[in-house]
Amino acid sequence: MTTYKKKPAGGPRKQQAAAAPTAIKLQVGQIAETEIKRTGINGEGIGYIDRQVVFIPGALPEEKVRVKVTKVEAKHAVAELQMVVKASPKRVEPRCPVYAECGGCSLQHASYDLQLDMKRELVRESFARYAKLPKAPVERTVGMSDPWSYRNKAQLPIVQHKGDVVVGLFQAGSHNIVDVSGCHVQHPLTNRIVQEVRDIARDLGVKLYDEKTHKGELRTVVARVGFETGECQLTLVTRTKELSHRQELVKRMAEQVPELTSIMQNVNPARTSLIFGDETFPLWGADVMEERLGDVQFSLSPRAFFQLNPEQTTKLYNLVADAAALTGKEVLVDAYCGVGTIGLWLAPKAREVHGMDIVPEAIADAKRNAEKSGITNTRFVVGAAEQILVDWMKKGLRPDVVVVDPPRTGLHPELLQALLKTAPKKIVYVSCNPSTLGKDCGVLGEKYEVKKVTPVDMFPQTAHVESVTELRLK
Ligand SMILES: C[S@@+](CC[C@H](N)C(=O)[O-])C[C@H]1O[C@@H](n2cnc3c(N)ncnc32)[C@H](O)[C@@H]1O
Repeated sequence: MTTYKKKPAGGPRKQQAAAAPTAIKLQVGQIAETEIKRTGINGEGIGYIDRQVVFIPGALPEEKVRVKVTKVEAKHAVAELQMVVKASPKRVEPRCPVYAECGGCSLQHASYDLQLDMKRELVRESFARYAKLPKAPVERTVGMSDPWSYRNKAQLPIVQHKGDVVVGLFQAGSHNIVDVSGCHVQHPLTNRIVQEVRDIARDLGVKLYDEKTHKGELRTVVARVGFETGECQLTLVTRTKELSHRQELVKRMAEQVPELTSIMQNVNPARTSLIFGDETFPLWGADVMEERLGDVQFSLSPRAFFQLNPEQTTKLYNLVADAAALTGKEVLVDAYCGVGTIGLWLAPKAREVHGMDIVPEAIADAKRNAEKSGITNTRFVVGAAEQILVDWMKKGLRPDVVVVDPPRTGLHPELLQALLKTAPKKIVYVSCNPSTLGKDCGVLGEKYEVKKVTPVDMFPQTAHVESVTELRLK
């Protein structure tokens, strides 16, 4: 028997809770044993107690567990894992010493092959439930050979805590800070930069920001590493433009971490949980960090969006390219294009690429990235996909292939209708949320056949599931 305590999640986020056949009779505090039947969208185990659906963070499929009910909702309950009575042979010891407290990862207790299977199963279930396609061709999840140290960016608050300087995260609903400066999913260099800033700030007595009083200066440390170029950028986010010991801090950082190529300061004077403010200026080295994905070049300013797992991003985009199967003659749309990465990846194989994103900075970056990489057959426009693409189509644009990569909420109903009306030969759907993917494919099923679905593990050790779906006009 194994005892195991993982902080219960606040409850399932847009869960696929099967409707309970009768009213919930469970009580908060109730202790029960159950077998885990499947996995919830946040990586929890799902069991049944008195025929009620119960989400249990930390429990794995096929395990028998003893739990304590912590929350009872209309159609489901949430329970805390108290003891694993019969453990899955795929249960492993979490690598991270602060796994239970941190909450950043939720699957470290599952072996990596089980994590990949669980993610495939989540995608399968979504297609069965929402698209009514129980036999959707869902491939094996594309994983990493080494599913650790994959994140190229760390952004962490730096705070005074119990008389010391700590870089970490506040545990949800408590004043405990969890030191995550040695995080196992971060690239070691981002960890080293963060630790050096902490040590030097401690040594120099830099004034640290205090959320409660809204006083102090240095608030967040952002470290980003270029996996391809080896360049490194440190951004010090401060409340005030002034930063005590700035010169010495910058000098020591440049000496201690010779890999650094850029040190920037961003000023965020607001009482907000957003990381960055509007003003950014250089302190040392270059203003931007250079990075490459394949042949595409990116100059990244501190606020620029860039995929966090470069190794898997390349695999993801290659899957999109395979699904699009371009010959050089196609008109391609990259909807929800961000900084244009997918469109730029595919541009050499298409006649023209039209992309749009709602964030103006992303579109400015997309245009700059195209220019830097010498790509001339793309146009990127600021605006909502459901307006711009619908408008383009009304004006006669007839794309051969439409790539969509929406946020978790999925495709806007108007966009879905416009796609059905214009009927491009192919739609490639990149999704970070299997539930909305399943629902949208259910709507598109009126005219499209799901040819292939490939889950890609962009965030190992977490329950996050990304996937590429090829839809072909029937
Ligand atoms: C999952 S990201 C995809 C980014 C990009 N394809 C990539 O691979 O880096 C979703 C993008 O959709 C954008 N977005 C959100 N709502 C939008 C909307 N209604 N219309 C267009 N873009 C939107 C966000 O700004 C974000 O860049």
